[in-house]
Amino acid sequence: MSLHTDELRSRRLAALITPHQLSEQYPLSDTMAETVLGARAEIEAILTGASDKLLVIIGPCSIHDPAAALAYAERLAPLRARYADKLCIVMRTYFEKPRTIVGWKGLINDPHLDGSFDVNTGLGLARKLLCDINALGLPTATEFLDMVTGQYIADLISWGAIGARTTESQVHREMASALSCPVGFKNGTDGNIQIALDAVRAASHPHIFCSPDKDGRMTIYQTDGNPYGHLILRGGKAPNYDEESIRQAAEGLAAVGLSPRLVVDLSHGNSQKQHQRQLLVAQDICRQLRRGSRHIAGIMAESFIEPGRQEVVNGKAEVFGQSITDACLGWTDSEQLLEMLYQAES
Ligand SMILES: O=C[C@H](O)[C@H](O)COP(=O)(O)O
Ligand SMILES: C=C(OP(=O)(O)O)C(=O)O
Repeated sequence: MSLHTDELRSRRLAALITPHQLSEQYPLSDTMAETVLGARAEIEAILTGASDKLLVIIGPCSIHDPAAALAYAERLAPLRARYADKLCIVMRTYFEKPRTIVGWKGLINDPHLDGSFDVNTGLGLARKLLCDINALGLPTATEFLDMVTGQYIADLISWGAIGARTTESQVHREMASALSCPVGFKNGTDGNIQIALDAVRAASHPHIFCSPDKDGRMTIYQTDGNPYGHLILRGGKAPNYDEESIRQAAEGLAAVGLSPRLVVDLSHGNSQKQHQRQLLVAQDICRQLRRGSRHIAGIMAESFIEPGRQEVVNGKAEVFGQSITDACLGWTDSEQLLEMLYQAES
C-alpha cells in the first residue's frame, strides 16, 4: 500500500502510560478509599434529601502547581472537619479545562505550562496530588472532560462535573452513566437548562460505552446508569441563582421525575466572571437557605490562596497559589464564605 488516506493531520508523540501502571506508582490506600466512599455516600444522601447538609465544592478554577494545591488543601482540610455537622466540603481539583476557543487545557495536558504537552507527567502529578489530598481526609471533585484520562484518576474522585460546553454531548452522558461518583451537569453557557435536564436523564440510563480499560485495551463497557446525576446552575447570559430561577429549575427536574435538588455555581455566569461577586451570590443563597429552601443541595465556588488571577509568562506562574485560568476568591474571603454558609444552614 503506497497511498495513505488517514492520520494525515496527526503524528505520534509518545506512548501513553496505562491507568494500571499509574495506579501502581500511586496506589489508592485504604485511608484514601474510605475518604472517597464516605464522601460519595454523604453527597448521595444530600442529593436525595436524606441529609440536610450543604454540599460545598470549593477550590481553584484549575490546578497548575501541585505544591500550591496541596498547601490550599492543608488549609481546607481542618475546615471540612470543623464544619462537618452542616457542610460537606469537597475540594475542586480540576485538571482538564474546556476552552471557549483555545488556551491552556490543564495540568494533565500541559503540566509544564509551556506547550511541551508532557501528558504522562501530567497524569502522574494529578494522581499523586489526589492521593495526597484524599490522605488528608479531604475528598476531591473534578470535571470529566477527556474520554481517556478519567480512567487514571476516577477512583480518587468523590464528585464529578460535566461542564457547560459538554453537557449536550452524548459521549459525556455515556461516561457519566458509568462513573462511580455522583455527577453534576452544568446548564449551557447561554443559560439553557433543558440540555442539563436531558443529560441527567440520559446518564441515568444504561449505555454501551467504548473506553480504554485499566490496562489500556479498547473495551466495550455496558454501563448501569448513574442514579446520582443532578443539575448545576452556573448562569449563562444572565445569572440563574435567584429564587425564581431555582424554583423553575426545580420544577423542571420534578416534572421529569428527578429529585428537585440542585447545586448552584457561585462563579462563571452567576458572577459574570467577577470573582468577588461570588460573595454576593453566596449572600443571596444564604438568604434562600435561611428561608428554608429545599432545592439548594449545594454550591460551587472558585477559590485559591491568593485572590484574582495571573498570566503565565514564559511557562512561569510567578504568584504562589493564584489561578492561571479564571480569577478566584482569596483565602480570607473563602474562610468568610464557609462561615457564612455554615451560619445559614439550619
Ligand atoms: O472555568 C474556566 C473557564 O471559564 C473555562 O475553562 C472557559 O475558559 P475560556 O473562556 O477562558 O476559554
Ligand atoms: C469550566 C467550568 O465551568 P463551566 O463548564 O460552567 O464553564 C469550571 O467549573 O471550571
